[in-house]
Amino acid sequence: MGQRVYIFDTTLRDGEQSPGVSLNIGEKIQIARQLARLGVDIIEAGFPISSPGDFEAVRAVAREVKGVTVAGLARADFQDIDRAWEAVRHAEQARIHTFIATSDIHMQHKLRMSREQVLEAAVAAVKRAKGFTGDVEFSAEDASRTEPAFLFQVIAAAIEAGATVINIPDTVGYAVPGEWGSFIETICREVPGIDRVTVSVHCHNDLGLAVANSLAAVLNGARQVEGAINGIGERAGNAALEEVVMALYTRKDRYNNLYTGVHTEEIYRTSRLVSTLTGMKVQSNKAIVGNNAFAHESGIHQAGVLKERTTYEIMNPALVGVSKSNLVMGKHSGRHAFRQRLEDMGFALSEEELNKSFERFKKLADKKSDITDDDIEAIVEEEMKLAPQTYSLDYMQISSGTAVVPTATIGLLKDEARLEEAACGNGPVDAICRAVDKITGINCTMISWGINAITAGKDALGDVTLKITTDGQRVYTGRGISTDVLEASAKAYINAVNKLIWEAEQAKAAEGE
Ligand SMILES: CC(=O)SCCNC(=O)CCNC(=O)[C@H](O)C(C)(C)COP(=O)(O)OP(=O)(O)OC[C@H]1O[C@@H](n2cnc3c(N)ncnc32)[C@H](O)[C@@H]1OP(=O)(O)O
Ligand SMILES: CC(C)C(=O)C(=O)O
Ligand SMILES: [Mg+2]
Repeated sequence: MGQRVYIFDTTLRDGEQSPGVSLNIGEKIQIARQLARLGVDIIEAGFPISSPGDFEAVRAVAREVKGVTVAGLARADFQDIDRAWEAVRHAEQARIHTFIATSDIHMQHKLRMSREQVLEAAVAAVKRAKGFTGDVEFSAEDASRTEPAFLFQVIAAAIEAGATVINIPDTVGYAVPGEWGSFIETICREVPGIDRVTVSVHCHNDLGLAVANSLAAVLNGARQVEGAINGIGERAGNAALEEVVMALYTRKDRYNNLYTGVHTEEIYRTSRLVSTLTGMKVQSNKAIVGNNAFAHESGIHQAGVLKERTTYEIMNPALVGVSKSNLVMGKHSGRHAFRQRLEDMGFALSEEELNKSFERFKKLADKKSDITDDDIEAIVEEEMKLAPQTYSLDYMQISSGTAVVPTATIGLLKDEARLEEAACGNGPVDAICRAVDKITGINCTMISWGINAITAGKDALGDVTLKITTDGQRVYTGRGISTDVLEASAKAYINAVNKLIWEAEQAKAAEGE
């Protein structure tokens, strides 16, 4: 069995530093509860000195969220540290996380402090925090750009002053994996007292390397990884914790059987919650939690996954809380996936029907990027001739505008006879439906109406899908396609009515048998 890597979640602190994100107390508690369910070891709930609201939020998380260490951030400043302690003191396990920058750039330009002053401030801060709690984390901000000898000196002094966790941040995401790994290895080997503390890393993603750097660090002795759900955080963000956790899990062979306490099945739910409450969308191709992370659109991949999931999936989606792989029907899909989707939808097609439907599906997919089950249903129904077209649209004339009552005159064909009616309505679509109802003698209620553009541009093909009912129980879906939205609506309505008539006839025939 390998060793444990502790997961320090800073979604509520560094994650909240993402431009445009501000979480209120209730939202922080909601996320913190889910993080505890996820099984992270430490929740950095905020930066208590930063505002009264954040102080209250950290305090509320510390009081209410159990089974996890709650940390508050503080500069190397007594007021900050005292405030952080006030906020976290009621936690089951409270940590003060204090930091100061150690790189020449930061010391000279930002802090305007000498090395001696920084060293002194770091030691004083750790001692102050240690007076409140045994669990003190010290971070040397901008460690990756710090002169190593000075960094080692500050770390050793912080340990001597009582720090229990030493965090080495790549604050500006400057490090690259090989270099970062050996930097951490040197720290773990050379700094006096380092074997008495937990070594942590906190990597930023400015070069897209935050996760790779975090993993390089754990291979070289780090035993705490800091990061945020969905990789949110300052600028390009922090290491995405779900990626770190799943990399350690999936490639334990490469990571010396290191393990975390995370309940991976809670990952997806946590990601959704964070995305919803922060308003930061997760990109579709994001590893582990993106919409496409377990989706397959190309036929060769779909056929492979249908035969054996592991052909194209290195993780079982259920492991991260995604119910199952998603075979997306589109231009690149093949017959295997098409057949499977039809079976899932309850259709049993002959080989010939399947081939014909597949051809039509491919033609539609060339025009439409997002093929829905409604599209597939429409194709199959037409191919299988499930519902004969009792009525079809012959012509329509609509009068509509801001100052006239919408009126529709409709001509339908039934057994070569032309049937005509006119009706007024609340809008032109309503007028069309009423005119059709007059002809068919069936009064339908429209439950929903929606339109998708199949093609782009002003002359886009509109694809109307609507649902009707007569008894509030049985619902019939109709589809119609036209460059004219009203014509597409009329066709869709007539299509749904034809299905209703067909089903009634079938029922009657069954009764007579
Ligand atoms: C790498 C990181 O993510 S660090 C965390 C960054 N997060 C944040 O800054 C979010 C919360 N911050 C805030 O709300 C505010 O910046 C506050 C309340 C902390 C401070 O606000 P202000 O007092 O108005 O100071 P301001 O933010 O303008 O400047 C920061 C000051 O802290 C000093 N400082 C920065 N880091 C440290 C540190 N670790 N220890 C001591 N002093 C520090 C700066 O030198 C500067 O001091 P100066 O006023 O003497 O120039
Ligand atoms: C406060 C520290 C750990 C930080 O966020 C950073 O250096 O990026
Ligand atoms: Mg940071």
